[in-house]
Amino acid sequence: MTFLRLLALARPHRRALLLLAALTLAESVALLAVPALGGRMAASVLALAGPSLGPVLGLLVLVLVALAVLRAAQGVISARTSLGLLAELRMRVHDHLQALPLSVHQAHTQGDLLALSTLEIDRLGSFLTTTLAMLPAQLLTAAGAVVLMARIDPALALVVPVLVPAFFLGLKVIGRRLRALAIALQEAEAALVAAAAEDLAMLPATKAFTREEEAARRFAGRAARARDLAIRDYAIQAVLQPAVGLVTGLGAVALLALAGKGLREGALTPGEMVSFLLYAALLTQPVARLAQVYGAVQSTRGTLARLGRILDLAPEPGRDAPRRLSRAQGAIAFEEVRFAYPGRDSALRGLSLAIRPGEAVALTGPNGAGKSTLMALLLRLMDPQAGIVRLDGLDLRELRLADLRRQIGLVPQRPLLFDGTVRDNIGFGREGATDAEIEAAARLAQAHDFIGTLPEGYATLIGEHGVRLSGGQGQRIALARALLKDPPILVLDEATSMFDLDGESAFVAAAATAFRGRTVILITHRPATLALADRIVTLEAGRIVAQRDAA
Ligand SMILES: Nc1ncnc2c1ncn2[C@@H]1O[C@H](COP(=O)(O)OP(=O)(O)OP(=O)(O)O)[C@@H](O)[C@H]1O
Repeated sequence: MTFLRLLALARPHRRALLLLAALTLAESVALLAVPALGGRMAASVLALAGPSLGPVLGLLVLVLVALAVLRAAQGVISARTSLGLLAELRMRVHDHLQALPLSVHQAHTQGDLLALSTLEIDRLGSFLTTTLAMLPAQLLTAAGAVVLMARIDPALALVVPVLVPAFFLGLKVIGRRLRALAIALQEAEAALVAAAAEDLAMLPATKAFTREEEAARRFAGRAARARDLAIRDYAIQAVLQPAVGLVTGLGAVALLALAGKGLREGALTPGEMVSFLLYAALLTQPVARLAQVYGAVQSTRGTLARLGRILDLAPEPGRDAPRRLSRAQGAIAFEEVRFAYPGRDSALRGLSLAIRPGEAVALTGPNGAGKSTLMALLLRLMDPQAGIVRLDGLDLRELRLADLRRQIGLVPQRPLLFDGTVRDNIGFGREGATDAEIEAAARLAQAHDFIGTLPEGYATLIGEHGVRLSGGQGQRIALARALLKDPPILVLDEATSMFDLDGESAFVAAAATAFRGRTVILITHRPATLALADRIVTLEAGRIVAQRDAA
């Protein structure tokens, strides 16, 4: 992503930007009027006669009031615009992360993406609201000051345009180092956020294996790297700013000397000299800030590059596919399907399997045989490298992704629960489900009874990832959620692996109701659950090695 692309994002704020440009222009004009008025005032004071001071003073006060009003309006509008832009960018990054294929998420750590959508965007925000918002006014004023100085004394004013390129060249040399440093610093800070996120997620295991010291050491190493890079960054800036200040100061002294000489030789009137020096003072402020602005621009370029790398990744395919499907019959076919995860051996090696509507098929086989991968292909979490997956005879790639996923109720191996109530977690299965429907699903999933023993029943908060539930209870909630969805296809991936024996047999008894009218795929090693299937298919190393109809 470049600054141009950032600007393109600002297109909806065109009107506010135009208004800002007009205010900026007005501010610069007002600011540039001050030295002119100052010069006239000096002229009348020094002449001790001539035009009276009153009107000039009145004008000066008027200009100062106008400046204050313009700056206030500018501040409010620019904050509103840049913060609005920032919020849009935040939402865009969030939505884009949601739309990216799971493979992208698996290629990054969560902390990395977290740092991107928080830390990096905050950095961009401070750049937009401070540096960028002030830059146009300062540049405009500086340019105006040079032009007006040239009108007073072209030869004297030449000193300024000569100094500026030399200045810029120096900054460019230092800027290259500053940019590399800014990128390294941002990466170190992102790594720090990633480590903090992982340490928190790993905490139960860290405690159980008493690895706190190692976690602390690892974190301290990353914190030290971020600190060292930040110190180097600050050190460069700390030297750069006074250096720029010194050069600017020397330039001002030179101008003062030259202007003084001009005055003595009669080339300048006293009023002109005062105006000239006031313009020079107007110039020094933006020039002195140049180093800081340069640093901020370099660091923002790094942020934009990293944001761009993620925003440029293509979202999941099929989101706009034309073929719609309201409710599937539930016929599933895998035809000569091949799939390998990046950098891995094939997980599926030319696998073919046809499942009839309403059939219950159990997939079994050793760990790593490819069962979950096959289900991920059915949900189109990824596409096979060869072969076709069909639903009701349609190639999944033709189907609109959301329509496909609406057909499937998945209970994954590891239930994904969020920090909310039991009711909300089950209700996640279908928008707008009533309490009675949620309770009916919970009964089918053998969850209703244990929910009754929780302190607040269905209103009990279960904590992040359901940490306040047992493993089996979490699974029952996840099963209830999938049943509530009432999908034509149900995929249970080891969904009852943590159920106690009573719970499992109760579910087996309830399964006839839960499975009625649906195609069901059960991934399981448990005999009681296998007994629910019409057919048992055994996978091994990405192939089907045995199939038999259940007795
Ligand atoms: N995200 C991934 N990236 C790389 N390789 C993966 C990924 N997920 C699974 N695999 C690999 O793909 C193969 C098939 O895994 P899969 O999860 O489909 O097996 P499974 O039959 O469901 O096993 P289990 O019975 O343990 O659940 C394994 O060798 C596994 O290591």
